[in-house]
Amino acid sequence: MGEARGTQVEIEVTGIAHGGISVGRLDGRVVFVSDAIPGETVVAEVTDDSKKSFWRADTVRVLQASPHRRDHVWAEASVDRAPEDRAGGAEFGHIDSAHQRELKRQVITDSLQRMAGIDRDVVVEALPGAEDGTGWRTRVRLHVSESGVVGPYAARSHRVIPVESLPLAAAEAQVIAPLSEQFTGADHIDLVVPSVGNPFVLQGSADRKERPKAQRIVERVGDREFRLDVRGFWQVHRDAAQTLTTAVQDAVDENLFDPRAANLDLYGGVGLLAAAVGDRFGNHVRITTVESDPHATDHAAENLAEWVGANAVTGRVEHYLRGVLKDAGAAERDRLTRATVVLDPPRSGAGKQVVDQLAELSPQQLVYVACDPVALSRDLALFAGKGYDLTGLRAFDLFPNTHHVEAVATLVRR
Ligand SMILES: C[S@@+](CC[C@H](N)C(=O)[O-])C[C@H]1O[C@@H](n2cnc3c(N)ncnc32)[C@H](O)[C@@H]1O
Repeated sequence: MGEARGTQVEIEVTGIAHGGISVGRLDGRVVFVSDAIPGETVVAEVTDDSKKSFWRADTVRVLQASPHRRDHVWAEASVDRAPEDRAGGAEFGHIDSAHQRELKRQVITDSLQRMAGIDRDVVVEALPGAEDGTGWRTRVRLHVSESGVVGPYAARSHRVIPVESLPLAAAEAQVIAPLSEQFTGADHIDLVVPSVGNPFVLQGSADRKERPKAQRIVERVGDREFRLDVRGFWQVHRDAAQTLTTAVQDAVDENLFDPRAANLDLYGGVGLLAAAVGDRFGNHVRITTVESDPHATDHAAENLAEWVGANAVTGRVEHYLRGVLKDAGAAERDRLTRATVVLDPPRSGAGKQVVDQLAELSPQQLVYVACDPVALSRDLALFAGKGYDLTGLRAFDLFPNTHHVEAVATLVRR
């Protein structure tokens, strides 16, 4: 180990791994190759040979191209550049859009199989918008180098890459992006394009004590408006909020839904998915949305204010559930066993503690919105062990030209 780093190897890549990296083998060893496509033969430069069982490498030349290869949608991320100068965040941009979705399908079905023993196929559905998957990001974070240059990080590094374009960004963000300006004192720049009103350029500081001023924006989803802080969480693709609203509404089995049960929207943000449930079943629905960010919960309370049965709680989900398990009386426990629980955790998933707590509460059905298929598969395996079957699964290409994919799973108590 240690001698191969920096050398170039010829390799045939045969599969796709979680994280959007292609996989090949060299002398029996697994090699994870960036910027390739399964089926291709490439010359790749070894970047990490510190492990015995696998290496990492970056494609530097394509010898035999996949029929799915296209010119990268972002010239500044193209394989024509030196790997360290390629802009990060568009690692599938050299693959035609339909094949990106096919690779994401493979990652989902493979992780369900390997981690949860579930054999289930899924279609990764495209969202409205440009066929080449550009122009969708309503939130963009750029970084500022020590010398004040603004740009994205390079793939797998914290090196700021100067760029002249941001093709994945919504057109409004492309117009306001300060790509040729110098910044001093800022650590990062956020571009925010709400669906209502003007876009924002926000400077961010690395100093956590410097709390930015709260600033309210409005996002519209169908006929509904959501208020939130300009720096608060909101779904990034311009059609994501609507897509997930409809997907969650469709994922709930109405025969198992009880409007008077103690329904939950966990990791609720500003109440988007609680509203989805309420808008499907009526404003007499009882639902509690739980979110750790107090600003988001304040907005959730306001966004759901017209709704008598809705309640917004600030707290970590695991703490909230612990409290419920400890304090709920028999009647409330009964309302929980009849409940529908929507959960939309961050990338790391709900995890064992929350799965155990939910299983103990024993709700009727769960709708799990997941942005990481591996974390989802791990949690589905845990839920299966607690008596929950996967009864529905859809997947959406919420992050075109990246390896990320969103899934919506329905789980029903046996
Ligand atoms: C993927 S977002 C989903 C938000 C919302 N469902 C939506 O679609 O707008 C996850 C949310 O969970 C919150 N969060 C992260 N960890 C949490 C935890 N342990 N307990 C409660 N909320 C958490 C984050 O602040 C974020 O708002």
